Amino acid sequence: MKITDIQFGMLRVPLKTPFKTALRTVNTVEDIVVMVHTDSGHVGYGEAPATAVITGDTHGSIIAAIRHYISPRLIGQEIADLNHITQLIQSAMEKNTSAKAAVEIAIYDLWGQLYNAPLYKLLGGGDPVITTDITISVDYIDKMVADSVSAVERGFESLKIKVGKDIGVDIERVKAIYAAVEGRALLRLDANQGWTAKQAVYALQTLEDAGIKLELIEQPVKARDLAGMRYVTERVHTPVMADESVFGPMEVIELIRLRAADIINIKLMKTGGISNAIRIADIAAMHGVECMIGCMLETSISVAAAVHVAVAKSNVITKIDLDGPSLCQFNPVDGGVIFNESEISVTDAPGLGIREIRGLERIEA
Ligand SMILES: C[C@H](N)C(=O)N[C@@H](CCC(=O)O)C(=O)O
Ligand SMILES: [Mg+2]
Repeated sequence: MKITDIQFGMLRVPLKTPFKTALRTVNTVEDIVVMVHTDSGHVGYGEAPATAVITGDTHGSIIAAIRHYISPRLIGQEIADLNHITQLIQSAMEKNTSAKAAVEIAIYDLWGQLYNAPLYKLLGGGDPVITTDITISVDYIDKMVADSVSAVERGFESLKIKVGKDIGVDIERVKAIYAAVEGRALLRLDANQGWTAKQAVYALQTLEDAGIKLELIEQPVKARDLAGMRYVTERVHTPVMADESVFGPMEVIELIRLRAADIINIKLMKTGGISNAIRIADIAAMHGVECMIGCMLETSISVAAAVHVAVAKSNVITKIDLDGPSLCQFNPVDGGVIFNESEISVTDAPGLGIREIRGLERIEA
């Protein structure tokens, strides 16, 4: 099975409700879909969101990176030579992790199709059902409380509460949600870099002193402020998770060496795809550090790949934030992974199992 062509499409899926974080507000998922074609007639699918505020990637940069740097290296390559291909993708250029991820996902999809096996089985196998949290966007307190209660009623047992806008209101947001859900769901906070280290310690100690038990706090301070991450980690009981602070394996090694966080959030769009996600999971496991697997605003194409990784690496990926498809108004994918509110299941279809993507706008070469 040899690679013959790489094509692009644009996928637009409106969100059920605006997605609001300390960094941005989004109403519609607008992602680049990558289709890798082979001489055997098989197609592998990948997807990349333009999360410029986190990865630096835009729609234009994703297409240009693949078209001019990655694609020329891959045409003619044998899918069976997986490690060689992932090495070609990762070394094609610096950064551009979302572009690399989209192509790697499509290659792994084809690798599964080549051996007629679902990806998670080729990655080591595992329990085919996982459970995700759901994001509660940062908003007025009453709206966040209503969204949280509604999520609990839909069966979500873990809520990812976005904070990081205003420290005083953030504390009130969390207190109000904690009281409203009455122990029916775990609360994870994500400040998306919105606090200073001192503010984070103040907010978390205030909540801890009020008897509020949080599952974790994600990325309290600026991405590059590893000293700040460590400052918070050393001073609060709530486990601290690094998200924007760590992209690839080298950053994870440094974070662990500095003891700057307790947990690592792996995202395919930060790692540049599946190969580095697996490396990070293995490094973390060796150091006894737990991981979450998360997503950006992605549909069930690239999130399917993250699900297969999560299933196969459940020894170390103990927390799941793969709610992208649940936030979308509809699922554009026929086949693939099954997303049913908090419950996500892989099937035994080869690769990612994607048969068709509806509503894809073709981007001409
Ligand atoms: C969608 C997911 N639950 C999430 O919150 N992901 C990111 C933010 C993604 C974005 O801004 O597109 C995170 O910070 O964890
Ligand atoms: Mg985050």
